[in-house]
Amino acid sequence: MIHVSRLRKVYETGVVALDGVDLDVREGEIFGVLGQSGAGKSTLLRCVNLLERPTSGTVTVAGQELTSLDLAALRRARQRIGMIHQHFALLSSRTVAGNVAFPLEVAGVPRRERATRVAELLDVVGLDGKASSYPAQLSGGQKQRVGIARALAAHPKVLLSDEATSALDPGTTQSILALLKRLNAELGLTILLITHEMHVIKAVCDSVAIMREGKVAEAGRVADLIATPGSLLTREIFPLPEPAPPGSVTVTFAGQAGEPVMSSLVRRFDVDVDILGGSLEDVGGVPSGRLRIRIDGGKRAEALDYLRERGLVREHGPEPVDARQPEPETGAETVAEEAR
Ligand SMILES: Nc1ncnc2c1ncn2[C@@H]1O[C@H](COP(=O)(O)OP(=O)(O)OP(=O)(O)O)[C@@H](O)[C@H]1O
Repeated sequence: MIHVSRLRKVYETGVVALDGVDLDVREGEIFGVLGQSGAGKSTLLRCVNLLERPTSGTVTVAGQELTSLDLAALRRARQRIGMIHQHFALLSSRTVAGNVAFPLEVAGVPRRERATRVAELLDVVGLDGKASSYPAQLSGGQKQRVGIARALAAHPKVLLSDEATSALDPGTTQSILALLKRLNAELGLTILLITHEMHVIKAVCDSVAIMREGKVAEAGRVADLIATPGSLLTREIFPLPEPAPPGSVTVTFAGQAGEPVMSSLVRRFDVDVDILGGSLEDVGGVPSGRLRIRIDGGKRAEALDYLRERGLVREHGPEPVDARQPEPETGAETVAEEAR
């Protein structure tokens, strides 16, 4: 639905905000762009609907290459791309209904049709009864609902979200994220959102790109990245002290919760399992996490093979020089194998 290729943006000041960004957002998914302040997230989002003109590279939305369109064609194409903002960007002199109707007026939709559509939209976002209120009379969450209704007015296929929940309290954030998820499911809306908050990615995103210094450092489906050893996403979602202590093993779970893996390990291989640290959470409804353990004694090598066979990806800290390890060469080979 959105294809960004080799996008570069160099501002007049000489700042390279985007340095060769490639991005593919599938139809109907919620795609999150995560990054710290200054990573280039806002620039990327504004380049996707060409509010910002990229220095080079291409942007294609719903099969139409926006970077090759003239201004009139671009305006038409933009009507199919909704956008919501961190600070809502509502017109304070207009009522809720007036704000939602605004893009329809610009598009020349007749008054009666506008009124019907506005009522529909306010119902969808849970704001019926607020049509005559002014933005100043609304809470932050209600203002963002108006922003969402306005963004959906022209039946867009794509919604861009610029830190839409950053100015909201945790409870309101959850309700807005739930609304976005519902719109995604019910309308098949493709959503590209930028955020610096990991919990937003965990709550709603199917895919993610992690940006650093104008580049995509890592991208993919959240479920796949969680199951990838050493992925940036896994390390950020499930932080553990780094570097891993010598001889430790880090086990990554993605959906295997409920299986008695650790007790099986102890019973079957007669090993001691010492838990050094861990982080377990619900990611997109899937219980996932990382557990750092030390395995000693018994059939340690077989125990490690067992974890591998169960699809529990693990990373090793350096093997200890340990009197309890009768075959240090074997341990060294294991580390080398893992490093490869
Ligand atoms: N209009 C502009 N003119 C010059 N430099 C800019 C402009 N907008 C952004 N930048 C610079 O481009 C880089 C990327 O900024 P951008 O706002 O895209 O990052 P961000 O990841 O969205 O950060 P934040 O979360 O703080 O908004 C920064 O170094 C910023 O100072």
